[in-house]
Amino acid sequence: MSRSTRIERYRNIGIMAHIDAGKTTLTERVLFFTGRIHATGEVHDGTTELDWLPQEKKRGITITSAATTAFWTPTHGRAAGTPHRVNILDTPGHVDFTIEVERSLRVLDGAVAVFDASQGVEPQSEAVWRQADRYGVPRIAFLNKMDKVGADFDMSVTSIEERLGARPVAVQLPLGEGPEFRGLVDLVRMRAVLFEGEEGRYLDDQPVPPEAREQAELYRQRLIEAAADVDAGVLEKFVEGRLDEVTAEDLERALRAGTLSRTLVPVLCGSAFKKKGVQMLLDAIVNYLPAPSDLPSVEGCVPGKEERVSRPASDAGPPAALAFKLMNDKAVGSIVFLRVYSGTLRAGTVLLNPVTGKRERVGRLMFMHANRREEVAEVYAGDICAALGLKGVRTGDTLSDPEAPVVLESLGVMEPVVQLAVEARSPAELTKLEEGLHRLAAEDPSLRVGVDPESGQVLLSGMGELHLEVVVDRLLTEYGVEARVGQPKVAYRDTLRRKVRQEYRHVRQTGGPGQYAHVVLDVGPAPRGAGLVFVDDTRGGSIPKELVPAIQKGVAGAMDRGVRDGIPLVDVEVRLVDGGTHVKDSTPQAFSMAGSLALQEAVKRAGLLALEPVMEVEVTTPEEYLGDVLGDLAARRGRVQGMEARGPARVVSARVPMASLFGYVTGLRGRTQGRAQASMRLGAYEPVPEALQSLPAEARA
Ligand SMILES: Nc1nc2c(ncn2[C@@H]2O[C@H](COP(=O)(O)OP(=O)(O)OP(=O)(O)O)[C@@H](O)[C@H]2O)c(=O)[nH]1
Repeated sequence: MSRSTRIERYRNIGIMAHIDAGKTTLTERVLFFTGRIHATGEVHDGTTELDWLPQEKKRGITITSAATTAFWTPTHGRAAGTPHRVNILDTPGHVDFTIEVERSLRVLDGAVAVFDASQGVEPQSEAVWRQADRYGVPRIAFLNKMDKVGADFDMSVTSIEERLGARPVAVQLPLGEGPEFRGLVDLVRMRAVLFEGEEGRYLDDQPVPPEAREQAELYRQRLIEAAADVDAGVLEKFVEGRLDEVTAEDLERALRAGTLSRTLVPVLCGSAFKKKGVQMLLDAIVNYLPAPSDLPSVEGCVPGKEERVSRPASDAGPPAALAFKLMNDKAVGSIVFLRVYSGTLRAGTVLLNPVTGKRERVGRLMFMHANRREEVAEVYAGDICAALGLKGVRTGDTLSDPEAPVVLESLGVMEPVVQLAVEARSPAELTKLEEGLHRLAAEDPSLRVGVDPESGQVLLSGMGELHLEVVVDRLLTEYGVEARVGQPKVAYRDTLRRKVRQEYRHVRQTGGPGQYAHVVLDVGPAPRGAGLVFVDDTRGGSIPKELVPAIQKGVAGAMDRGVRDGIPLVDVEVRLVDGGTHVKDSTPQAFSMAGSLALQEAVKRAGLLALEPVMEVEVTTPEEYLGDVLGDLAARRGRVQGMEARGPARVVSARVPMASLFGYVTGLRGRTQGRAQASMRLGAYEPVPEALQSLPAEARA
């Protein structure tokens, strides 16, 4: 067997956008035009094909990212006439689901950034854009909703430049804006496309209408200038003033190179809703975004070694795939979405999960199309597929050849800021709860599950109120758990106020073998975000090196359990300065215990400093509500960091403690008739104000 589509003809792309920019509608249209679904569902009916979970239907927002395979044969450009395989990863727009965005960005090769052309760049699109920057994802921009009253192409292009610091290059120009939107000028070919009706029909290759010529010339000039910056051939013609000789092939070559190197962002426009401009966008996806083989080989570590290895995007090498998403399906059980980076994966083969050390047999392999699943025997480098039968795989794990193990870089660590307690109503329900949580946590690495040491209740921690709300909703509906659910609370942390020297001697003599460990630790605060900094400063072998890791383990365990109300202790520096051993009773267990108890003693003298998550909040509001928004932020201990005008709206950025943000987004919408919007993400953990420090956690808000 061999692959049906060459890897150069793959495009693994994501569609990223601010909530409501039209990502779901656009994805639907893309699937419609790629011939995979025949009737497009409207989002508000709750019938879209990509939104899978009942919660998503209920909320009308996209929470999980599904991978869908489609095919497109471009009409124009270097790839004209050649079928391409386009795998689409849907990404959510809500900041509480950052992990979903990150996991898609991790596995996709290029993205379409969708903007509402009447709004330009909105706060949340900025957040997603920065994430894509971090992952080095090449992008093209689609200005959607060109049919909407107030749609403004120029303003939107400028906002990409000003707010995102990117270099947008218009490759199209709209003919008419808002209700007048009737076609496009293709600036690469200097030909017009005229839309006919709202079913996606159009007249291609038309002369540029006289009234649009002047503006089209101006934009084409800018396009050539941008192309000259990245392509020597275009530069030569440009400096010699031979602009007429710049061909469509020249521009396309330059645009592709500029997109891949992330120096330019080609900008297209259209209306997903009215099915306008979608086919041209598909052409641009194929012509400008990279194939897996255009990108550097993926890198990973050899487990247990320092060594880094790369895995080229070829079918021949040892297989390596990343599990980027888990889903639970009533009919088939757990579905693991895989991005194959290298090699060929066959159904029935056994692979190693080097993260857990377990071997996993790949059951069935499938491609997910919009409306059906296609079972296959093999998948190849560059594929995005779904696998059944993988039992112990969690999101972010690698599957690799047991003979050539590799751990691909996983998803970034997400810090939870909110937690809530869940209590099963009966022992039978507890089993269901545990089972449900086990699955949900395997799916979602940003969800943490723990136990409150005092009450014994299950504690869930997550990225925000909405995140936990969705988790709880899924527990209750999907897993049918009957449970009492507490109010969401802030996930506090503790650190130390000052440095102290702590000596601790752990001695047990109880008949059998004794325990003896003696440690002297300097314990104090470490820089924010450092976690545990552990340094062995002993001289002259007072503690044998092989016992040092046990001390560190004891300290780390005590920090995780916390010393006050089960709140974890963070950012602590521990220097092991001295200690001693006993001839036969100095075991690692004894030293681990000494480390743990020494830390607990040290904390009593060093004093605790409570830390709280402080969020970066961005509020976009009409001018008339500005005073109200500012007053309200001040009442919530918010510190305004900046304010700017975006068209008629005002954008306020502020740092606000999570403790006073519960219900904020809903309240804001209510008070402003839905006209003001807010987005938030974790800024940093900062000390709780002194006046609140000594209060128990529940009383601080
Ligand atoms: N006028 C106009 N409205 C559109 C267009 N595309 C989408 N919409 C509407 O905008 C709203 C949001 O569209 P969605 O596709 O749900 O947006 P989304 O970005 O996927 O939103 P989430 O899934 O919630 O993140 C819906 O009411 C759509 O009907 C468009 O091209 N023109």
